[in-house]
Amino acid sequence: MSFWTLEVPVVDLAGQQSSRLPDHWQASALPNSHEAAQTVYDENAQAPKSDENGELGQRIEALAGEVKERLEGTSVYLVGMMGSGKSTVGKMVGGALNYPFLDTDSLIESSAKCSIPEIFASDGEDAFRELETQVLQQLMPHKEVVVATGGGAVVRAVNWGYLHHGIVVWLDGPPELLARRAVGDGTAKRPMLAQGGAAAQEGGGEYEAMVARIQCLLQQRGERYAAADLRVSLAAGPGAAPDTGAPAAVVTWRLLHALNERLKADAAERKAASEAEITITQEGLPPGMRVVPPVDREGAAPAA
Ligand SMILES: Nc1ncnc2c1ncn2[C@@H]1O[C@H](COP(=O)(O)OP(=O)(O)OP(=O)(O)O)[C@@H](O)[C@H]1O
Ligand SMILES: O=C(O)C1=C[C@@H](O)[C@@H](O)[C@H](O)C1
Repeated sequence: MSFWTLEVPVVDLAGQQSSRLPDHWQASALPNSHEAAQTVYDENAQAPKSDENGELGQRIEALAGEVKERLEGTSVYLVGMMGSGKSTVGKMVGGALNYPFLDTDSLIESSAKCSIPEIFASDGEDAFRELETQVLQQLMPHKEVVVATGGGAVVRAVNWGYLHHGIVVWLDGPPELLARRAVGDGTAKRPMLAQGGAAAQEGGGEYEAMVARIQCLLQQRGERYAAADLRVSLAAGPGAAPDTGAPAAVVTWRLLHALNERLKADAAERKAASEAEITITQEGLPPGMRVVPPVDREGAAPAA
């Protein structure tokens, strides 16, 4: 439907608006943006498995301080299937970084003044995807925000141009876990899962039908999620049943840890690249090409 245009109510973030990101996070300079997302949860690392000692909050706070400094205001976008915890974990990450938390599904609903199932029912999935793209476009210039995106936001290529103005993190969990949560929450708010309910009514159990539906969506979207800059596992840990996941605070810690390691590695890579700068000389060029003196910041070529 072409009459939909959204005015996203994020004006209260005006103070954070910037047309400019740190140079090294300009979209074109983003490292590895098209490489497979990296697995960051190493079961042998010192990642906490629970908050048994009640220390996790302090560890998250300390880690968030480091991450925030390294981010230099760059926003964090969470992608992943429905039920992966983008809203739950996003709020915790936003709280830890002291970044406002935004949810594209909620922004669509408040701007369109109707619910997502209503948009799907009245105008169809394509109209919803168009609204999602508009919201992502309008969020793009905002720095210092944590954004939970809709589960299908990764599918449209155009959305990646917006997402990559921030760091994109994929919350990756097994279908069994996502299905367990979807069945627990009900599918009323998630039209893309409603077909699972239909299959259940035809004979199978609701949970089994949901696992199958989610597997099918993951098969279609897996590669798109893997285009994220980072992947954070939701797994509870070695030996745990696939329908159980790590507590939200643990996932928050993993995410911040992954971000920190990645930002450190990127900084080291940039440093090495700047130290290894090479100078092109006339001798190395084919006939017909010549070395032109660099232009200074004011646009004037320095005197020869
Ligand atoms: N780590 C967790 N441990 C236990 N329950 C969780 C965890 N993370 C999320 N949940 C629960 O799973 C359900 C889905 O979480 P949430 O709404 O945050 O996911 P989402 O990725 O934002 O989903 P959607 O895209 O469908 O809105 C909620 O009921 C939430 O309370
Ligand atoms: O996975 C999906 O396609 C969707 C996920 C939700 O977050 C909503 O964006 C909508 O229900 C579609």
